[in-house]
Amino acid sequence: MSLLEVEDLRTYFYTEGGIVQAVDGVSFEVGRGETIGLVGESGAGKSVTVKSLLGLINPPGKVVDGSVRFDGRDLTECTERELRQEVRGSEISFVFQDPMSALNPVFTVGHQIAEIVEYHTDRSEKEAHERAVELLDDVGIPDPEQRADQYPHEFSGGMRQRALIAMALSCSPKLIIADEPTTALDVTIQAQILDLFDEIQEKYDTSVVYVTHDLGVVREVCDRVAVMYLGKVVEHAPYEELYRNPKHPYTQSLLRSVVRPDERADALNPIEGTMPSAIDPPSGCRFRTRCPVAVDDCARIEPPRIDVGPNHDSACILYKDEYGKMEEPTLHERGQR
Ligand SMILES: Nc1ncnc2c1ncn2[C@@H]1O[C@H](COP(=O)(O)OP(=O)(O)OP(=O)(O)O)[C@@H](O)[C@H]1O
Ligand code: NI
Repeated sequence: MSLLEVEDLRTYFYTEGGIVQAVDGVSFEVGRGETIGLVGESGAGKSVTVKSLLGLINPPGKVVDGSVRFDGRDLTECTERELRQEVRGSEISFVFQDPMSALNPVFTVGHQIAEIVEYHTDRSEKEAHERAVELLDDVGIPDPEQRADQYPHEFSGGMRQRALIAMALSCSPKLIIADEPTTALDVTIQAQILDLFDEIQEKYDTSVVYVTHDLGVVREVCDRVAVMYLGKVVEHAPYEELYRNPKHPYTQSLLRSVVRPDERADALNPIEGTMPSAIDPPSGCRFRTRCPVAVDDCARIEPPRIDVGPNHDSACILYKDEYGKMEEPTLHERGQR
């Protein structure tokens, strides 16, 4: 059984402008010790997905459907108190884009890590401090003993992100959710943090859900990737397979827009158009308004995720023969836009 099984998750925001279908039927699994990437453009619903897992959606937002099975329990059925005391920051920890907002400026970095260690284990204050130094060492912070006694503002951006990762590890979580943890960092530091995620995963055997808009980044860290578009998973595959053999037209466009070391910037081929609003998304396939190969049926049929290879599925009508059982659409089944 997988550590995390998300099934048909739906999270909507009930705004004055209408219902934002931010996450609309998302399913994925994360095995023990596995890293999976959630990838997609801005607004695809990546952050809302990971926040939904932990009950971090506030009004006017609401998880309206689906289940989140984590280590045998359904998190959507937990109370806020259970989530706070038994799940967040203990079984599952978060690493966000902006480490400054997660670190308290008035305490030393070592103190903040030691506090979490103390809370989650029966170590003494002194032992917790030693553990904090060890953790700082594990995440590649030089002179960890001296560094532990410094304040967050004395750390560089990259070091702060490392400290935050040490903090996330300090409770020995089964799962780390990282939402764009390297986006604010320059490219060299970004690469170092990605390497660090790789090391951590090996050393701690922690599962990771890694959120990013950058397919080049997931290449470094992820075993499997779920590509999201406008609230849905449009393609899912092991990374190598996705990279070599992308099936969904959206993934194909995304991959074309990845900067490769051998390419100059002017060779880039970004996806045309912008993502439509999640308030009144296109009928049928949500990508069809930007899809280079869309046909009439794409407006009528909401494509299911069709198996296109081992552990590889794609939600595109192109593969309906693989699906076999997909029913012929009737014209008035869905409104044509
Ligand atoms: N509090 C909110 N109220 C209304 N709509 C929201 C709210 N939070 C998110 N949304 C909407 O939900 C959709 C998904 O947003 P989300 O933040 O998950 O995107 P994302 O994939 O994480 O993008 P990014 O790469 O920019 O972080 C967007 O259309 C966004 O406008
Ligand atoms: Ni986001």
